[in-house]
This record gives sequence, C-alpha cells and structure tokens, in this order.
Amino acid sequence: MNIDIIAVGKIKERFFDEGIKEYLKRLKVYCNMRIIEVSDEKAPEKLSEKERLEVMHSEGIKIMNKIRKGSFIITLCIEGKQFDSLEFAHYLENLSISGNPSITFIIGGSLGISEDIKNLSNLKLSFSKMTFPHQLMRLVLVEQIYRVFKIMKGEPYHK
Ligand SMILES: C[S@@+](CC[C@H](N)C(=O)[O-])C[C@H]1O[C@@H](n2cnc3c(N)ncnc32)[C@H](O)[C@@H]1O
Repeated sequence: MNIDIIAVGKIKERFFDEGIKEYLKRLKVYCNMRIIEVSDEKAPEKLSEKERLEVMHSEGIKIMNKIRKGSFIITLCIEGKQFDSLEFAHYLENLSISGNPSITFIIGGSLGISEDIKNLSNLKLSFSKMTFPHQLMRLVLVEQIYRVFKIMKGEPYHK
C-alpha cells in the first residue's frame, strides 16, 4: 500500500522527530510511506481573520500540488469523523481492497487547514475534539497507521 502524509511545517522538537522515525522504520515492512513536508507561510503572531484565511489558502495550494493523482485523500481536522482503532483499521483495509492506488493523509499547520483542502477530501478524520500541535499529530498518525497494520495482520500489539 502506498501511503503519503502531506504535512505543513517542519518537525522541530527532537522527541517528536525520534518517535516519528521509529514508527516509519517499523512501518517499512507493511507499506510504502512517504512524508512530504510543505513549508508553512511566514505570518505575524497576530492575524486578522482575512490574513489567516490567506495563509491557509497559500498553504493549501502547496498541499494540492503534492497530492498523488487518484489518491484517496484523508484530511485531519478536529470536526471530522471519529473512529476507534478497530474501525479505522477496517476502513483502511476496505480502501486497500477496493484498489485505491494510494492514500494521502493531510495535516495542517499551526493555523489549521483551508476549506478548499477539506472540500476536496474523501474523508475528514478527527482524533478527538481537542486540538493537538501539528508535530504531535504527525506522531499520533504514524502510530495509528502502524496499529492499523498490526490489527490487519492479526499481529499482537493492539489490545
Ligand atoms: C495546531 S492544529 C491547527 C489548529 C487550528 N486552530 C484548527 O482549528 O485547525 C494543526 C493541525 O493538526 C491537525 N489536528 C490537530 N488536532 C486534531 C484533532 N483533534 N483531530 C484531527 N486533526 C487534528 C489538523 O490537521 C490541524 O490542521
């Protein structure tokens, strides 16, 4: 299975970086995963709503340019659909059985993600109603994808 994660912004904290790298290493036997980083737009700390939308729009264009053609697009956002890990595993398993060439997960930057990207997504996925920083979200996502493969293969990990 080809899985892309398109993420806005860099991983700056070493402890997130190490965790993400560990799961990417573990995932190598299960899938072909690429992490594609797009740069975040430089923005002042205080932004008007109009400026915030403009930043997210510019980041959205960079994201769009990186989406693999024909990919099933899953955008992470707080208001999306919530799954438990077993449901998420079955959902991804069905996607792979239905012959999708790839799955693309999208994680927004510190300001969030544009409506354009949300609207072109096949699924909006929420990990809870709480807001997580984008670096932590990337770590949680790779861990949950690893968990999905362990569940799909019936291998011990999930309880
Ligand atoms: C710091 S958050 C952005 C917060 C922004 N105020 C918003 O409402 O989207 C950065 C990114 O992490 C992801 N994210 C954060 N919390 C999430 C959650 N509970 N479920 C799904 N994605 C989340 C989203 O992709 C979001 O764009």
